[in-house]
Amino acid sequence: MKQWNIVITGFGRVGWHVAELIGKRRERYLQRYQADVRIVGVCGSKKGLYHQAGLPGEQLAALTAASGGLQASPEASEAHTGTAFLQGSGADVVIEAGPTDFVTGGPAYEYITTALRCSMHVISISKGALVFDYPGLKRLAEEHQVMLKISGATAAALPTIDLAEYNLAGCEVSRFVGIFTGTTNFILSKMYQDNVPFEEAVAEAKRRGIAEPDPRFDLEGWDTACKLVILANALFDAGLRLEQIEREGITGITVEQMLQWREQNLVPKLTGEICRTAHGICASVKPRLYPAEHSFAQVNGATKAVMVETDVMGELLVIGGKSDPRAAAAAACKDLEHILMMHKTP
Ligand SMILES: NC(=O)C1=CN([C@@H]2O[C@H](COP(=O)(O)OP(=O)(O)OC[C@H]3O[C@@H](n4cnc5c(N)ncnc54)[C@H](OP(=O)(O)O)[C@@H]3O)[C@@H](O)[C@H]2O)C=CC1
Ligand SMILES: N[C@@H](CC=O)C(=O)O
Repeated sequence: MKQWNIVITGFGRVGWHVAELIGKRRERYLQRYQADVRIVGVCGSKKGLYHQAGLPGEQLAALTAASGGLQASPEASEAHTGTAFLQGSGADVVIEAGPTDFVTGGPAYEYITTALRCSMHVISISKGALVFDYPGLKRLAEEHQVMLKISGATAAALPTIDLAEYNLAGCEVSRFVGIFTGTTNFILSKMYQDNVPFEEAVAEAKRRGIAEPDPRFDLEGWDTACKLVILANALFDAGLRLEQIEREGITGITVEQMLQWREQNLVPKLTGEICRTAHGICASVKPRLYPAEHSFAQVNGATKAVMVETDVMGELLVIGGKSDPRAAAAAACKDLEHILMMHKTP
């Protein structure tokens, strides 16, 4: 029986749910993969908790946002955060759930590079470091013979990367189009269906914990654009940069426009698209209008969708994978399971 030590960097809404789900699934991991999975460390920007033998589930469960989280925990220590801590933590898997900084990669980039250099597997839920340098991180993972898993950062509960890499393995994918941001879909649905004003719908998305800490990241199309960059670079080796994506968000759409579109039987959706052409990759994010009978027009609330065009398996459409912190945590746990599966001793 192998002991698998997990460290979670960034212990906010999603990180907390990762701990909750791993705690609930301990028995499953033992039975299925003969893996004794323990969370040995969790860290925030200033403090963290660490226990070599594994942190008790009740202690982690108590670190809710309402209780002040890690910052307010009397047991948390400044020694248990940062890259030096990670290096000495003995982690086998690092789950990165900190803030997304797509300009510099942010602390996530430091955590991920440190972890990979220490031959720790990495599951990244945050997008920043992957947008900043996915090819470099992938190379580092290969050099150190560990896995870099990214479901949480590529629309989480909606399968995108796994769909292409596993289910469509061997196919040529020529187009990837989808509703990749739950927040914007939630806001557009509220405005279209319930005449809710833009600001009110944004506030509700924030309350539900799906909007990014700065909601402009979702509203201006950055979130979708980041997901497209990561997918294009991971799946197609595209060398795509964020600034190459044509991007328009949903800020400025009014309830009056909604009324007009409703009369025309058209439904607005913020969609992202990656196309592979003979001239290279093109990618865009913008609000597009769909006839009411189109599949995308029927995807409402924080639910997402992806349509993939392939050479020999035709067109596939997946609808679901609502954006939600717990569902994002579940996507990271799926990645963890794939790692355990790959390393199961016969
Ligand atoms: N919410 C969602 O539904 C989804 C979110 N994501 C991504 O997951 C990530 C986390 O999201 P979410 O949990 O909602 O965000 P939160 O803001 O709730 O959590 C992020 C946590 O990161 C911590 N943090 C900040 N800086 C550092 C640092 N240097 N080292 C360690 N921890 C740090 C913060 O703690 P502190 O108090 O110490 O600053 C905070 O608690 C984001 O990148 C987001 O884009 C992906 C899919 C869905
Ligand atoms: N803000 C995102 C959540 C993380 O990817 C969304 O709304 O889908």
